[in-house]
Amino acid sequence: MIENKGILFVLSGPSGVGKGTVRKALFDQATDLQYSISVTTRKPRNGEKHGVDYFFHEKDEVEKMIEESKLLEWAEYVGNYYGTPREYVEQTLESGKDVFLEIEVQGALQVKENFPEGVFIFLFPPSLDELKNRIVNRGTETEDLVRNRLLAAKEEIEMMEAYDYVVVNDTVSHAVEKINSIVQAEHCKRERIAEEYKKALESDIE
Ligand SMILES: Nc1ncnc2c1ncn2[C@@H]1O[C@H](COP(=O)(O)OP(=O)(O)OP(=O)(O)O)[C@@H](O)[C@H]1O
Ligand SMILES: Nc1nc2c(ncn2[C@@H]2O[C@H](COP(=O)(O)O)[C@@H](O)[C@H]2O)c(=O)[nH]1
Repeated sequence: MIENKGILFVLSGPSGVGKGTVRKALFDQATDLQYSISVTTRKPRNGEKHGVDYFFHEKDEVEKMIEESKLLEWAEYVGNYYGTPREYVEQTLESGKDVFLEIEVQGALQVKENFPEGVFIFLFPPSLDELKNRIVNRGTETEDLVRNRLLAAKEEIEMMEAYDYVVVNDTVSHAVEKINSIVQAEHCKRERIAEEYKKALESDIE
């Protein structure tokens, strides 16, 4: 039987590289991708809304979700929990729709263990200096948190080898264009596989 499941796309990369910015620009265009909203124990930043940017929860609530295996992956990142609701991802893929996750590196590696058929995209900064500028200029972190995020970034960049694609975020529009090309290419790849499978089945029948 040819499966018609959706494809799981995972966008990841170091803090401040522009994952959130690129993801929002991608979803501002017409897209067939379904964004999976994460849970977090981080407090909302100005303008962030529950159920839109994140599901904001208390620490004990997220710990319960972890215990009950309700998260497909989770990570403790710079003092807060972040995680992907399992049910939404599994049901959406099952219904044939593609799911898009925007998560940090530890979580992406966990997803890769459970969904090796997923498509893993690493967003890379034009330079480390530019990465620092982006975190500092965003103005959402204290000096200490900027330092922690930069330290985490160095370790995260070492994990780049585990990804299927690397996209340099020089300009947001370039990065979005490249991600759209990856999505199209992955669909073509699966259509080719399905076509070959169909041919093999037909030749069995003859
Ligand atoms: N291509 C770009 N050129 C210039 N600035 C950018 C670009 N992409 C993102 N930025 C800026 O860099 C800062 C960090 O971006 P963003 O918050 O999207 O990063 P992130 O990877 O999601 O970070 P975190 O992992 O910490 O959530 C923001 O101020 C954003 O406006
Ligand atoms: N492992 C996971 N990481 C996640 C998830 N949702 C978001 N993130 C990543 O956390 C950091 C920090 O995010 P911020 O909003 O506090 O700046 C960033 O790299 C996000 O991509 C998740 O569900 N799992």
